[in-house]
Amino acid sequence: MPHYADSLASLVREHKSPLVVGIDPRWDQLPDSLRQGDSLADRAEAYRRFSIGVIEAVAGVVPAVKPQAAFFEELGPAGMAALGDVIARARGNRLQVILDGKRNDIGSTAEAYARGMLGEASPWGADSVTVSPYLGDDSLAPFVTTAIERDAGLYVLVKTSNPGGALWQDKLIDGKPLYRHVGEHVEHLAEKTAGECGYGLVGAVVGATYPEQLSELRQAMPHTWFLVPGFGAQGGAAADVAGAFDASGLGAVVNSSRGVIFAYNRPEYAQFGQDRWQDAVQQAARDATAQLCDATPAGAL
Ligand SMILES: O=C(O)c1cc(=O)[nH]c(=O)n1[C@@H]1O[C@H](COP(=O)(O)O)[C@@H](O)[C@H]1O
Repeated sequence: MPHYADSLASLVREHKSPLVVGIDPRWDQLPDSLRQGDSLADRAEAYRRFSIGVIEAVAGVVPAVKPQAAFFEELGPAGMAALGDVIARARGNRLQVILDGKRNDIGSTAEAYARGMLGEASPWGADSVTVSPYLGDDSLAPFVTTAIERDAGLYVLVKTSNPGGALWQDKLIDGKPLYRHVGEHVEHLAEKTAGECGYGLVGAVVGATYPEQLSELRQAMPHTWFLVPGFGAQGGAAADVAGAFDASGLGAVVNSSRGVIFAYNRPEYAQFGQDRWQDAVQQAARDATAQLCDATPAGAL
């Protein structure tokens, strides 16, 4: 496989879009036409059809999608089967897949997570995964080893988008907030695994809801590709994520889930109606892309 960050950089350039569409299906917000029955199997089938509909709407428009495992796991085995189909369909449509599971555990168990989610024989086949750093460097090591073996990607939680994240992430340790310590470790791993584009296989999650810290981390972590959630439904605006990009418009992909996949429920896209929900999704992805491109240095993308 080509180096993860190099292929992400070339997809961002090709589509002129740093937008990641988050696939976070929620039963209550699905188009009525997909809500048939109510068993776990019915819901899983609806999530499968909805997610594939989203993929078909945004393929060729954005470089990547981020299925959120939580919504599929919630439905048990049928949900997991749907998640597998969604990942395969996304990859078949030349979309990079960030599998959002935020996993980790002690090193020996992390090895199983890393093999299962990212390894050569992974039944999921994602291009990258999200992981938590709080069990220490030995817990990240199996993911890093597996990512290097497969040229796959990792996004380590550094500064999350939620308000409660500050409780521990902003705690000062030796005069620096904890997220800066985590950021230094991630940057070290990123530098060691850098590809031709200058960015490493190991990336960082940094929320759009903390624009100052986002800019500060961009300066401090020059080899680290950022996954920036919190744009759209959580209140982050395009101006807030401007500091995430480097001078050539690379270095970050920005996620929007609800704001894009449920666009047909937003007043701005009411003209599409439920019947044309996929057109609303595509238009929302195009609009978010345009806003993000305006936030990159002039003419960069
Ligand atoms: O890792 C993530 O993607 C993530 C990290 C974070 O700090 N904040 C955050 O919102 N996320 C995820 O990004 C998505 C945001 O969804 P929306 O708020 O609907 O755009 C959800 O799947 C969250 O789980």
